[in-house]
Amino acid sequence: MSEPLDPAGEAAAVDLAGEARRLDAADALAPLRERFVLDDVTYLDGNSLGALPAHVPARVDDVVRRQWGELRIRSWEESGWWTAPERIGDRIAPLVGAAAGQIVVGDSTSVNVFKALVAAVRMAREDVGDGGEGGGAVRDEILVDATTFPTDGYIAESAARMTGCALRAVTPAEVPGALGDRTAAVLLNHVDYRTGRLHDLPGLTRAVHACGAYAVWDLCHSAGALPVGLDEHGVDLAVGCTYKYLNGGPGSPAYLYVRRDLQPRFDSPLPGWNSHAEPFGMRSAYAPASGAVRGRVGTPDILSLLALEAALDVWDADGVSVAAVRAKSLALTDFFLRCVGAYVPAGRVESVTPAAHDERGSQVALRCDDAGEVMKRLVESGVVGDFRAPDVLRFGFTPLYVGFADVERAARVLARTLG
Ligand SMILES: Cc1ncc(COP(=O)(O)O)c(C=O)c1O
Ligand SMILES: Nc1c(O)cccc1C(=O)C[C@H](N)C(=O)O
Repeated sequence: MSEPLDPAGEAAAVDLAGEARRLDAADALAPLRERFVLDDVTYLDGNSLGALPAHVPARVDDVVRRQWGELRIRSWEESGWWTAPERIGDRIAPLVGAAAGQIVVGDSTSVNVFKALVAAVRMAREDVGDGGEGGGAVRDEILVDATTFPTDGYIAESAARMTGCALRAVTPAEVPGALGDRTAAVLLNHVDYRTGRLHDLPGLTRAVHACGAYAVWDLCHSAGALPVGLDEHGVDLAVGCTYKYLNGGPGSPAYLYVRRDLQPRFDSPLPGWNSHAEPFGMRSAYAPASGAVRGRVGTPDILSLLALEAALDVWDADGVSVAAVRAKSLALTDFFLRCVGAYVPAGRVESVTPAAHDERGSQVALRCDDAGEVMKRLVESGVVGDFRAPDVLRFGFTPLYVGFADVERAARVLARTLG
């Protein structure tokens, strides 16, 4: 058993627990929690795998038993399977500030990073007449976020090798100084997976454009948690996963955004039959479809795709908006930082998540000695966050189902675990 808090800590706990109850009572999003399958575990890992929306199993059951079991091949048309990648892309679009017709769902984030980055380099090359023949600069460099989730870095390295570009890893803050007339494309994360830092998507996109390059954003840790504004800020290409704040389920397919005016120039490095202008024409020559469909590759993963489609229904509930979710997310992370400050012995943890709201995503990352062991004990005590090497305790706050009492409890259990 863990040790109780000291007397001062107990007094603070009473106050903060009361405040948490008041905040939960006033929270317009609180009723949404009922729409998810949750137990008495305090689940702060929705930034790795979102919780299961309660209505999804019945929908998946219908897809399997009726659409597949009874309609079989007819379902490609009658159950809307064939057009699901674009249809579900249009459901995600408002959540990331995109008009319809620019997002296609399918494949993993890693695969979509590859498609987007290679396509971006190809467009940058086309702009200067394929290597300077048009009189412009040679576009032969890719910038990648040096703090990125590793898969983006691996893919960028391979994309650079394949396109004959040099790859330079720089922090997002260093990007403006690193841009030049050789830069073809820049791959950035909207929110840093480890620290939870929110990067300046509008400003960095403007800087990338000012040097004639293309911006590719990874939205894994922002979509469904905060406003993104893809159209408003003129983002060129973006990718993201759907199993975190969009609650699509383990391995649910990712998405690719291609800004409408760039779609005719989007030259996919993975041109499969699903992105062909006439997929059932069975032609040997490839001709790309128009629109977001160009981002498709092969047969979509229908079971996962339709589980995701069902999960997105949560966003149709009364009063749910990205703005409301963002406001609650900031209130949750603020409250967590306060509770940690009040309960946890001074110096035992250090927040690496920015305090400023415009620099914070929907998670709090605490640096701590023996973080791996601490997180193991927290999970055993019913508080689920995750450990990210080498020394970070990561807590994700999904406003659709996390409440203020969860936050207070997590900080209290953390303090006891750290003793
Ligand atoms: C920022 C970021 N990009 C990419 C990925 C990996 O995506 P996928 O496994 O869908 O390729 C993750 C998490 O898994 C991530 O956090
Ligand atoms: N995609 C994951 C998986 O298949 C297994 C375990 C974790 C994940 C994750 O999503 C990790 C996550 N992107 C992170 O930010 O660390």
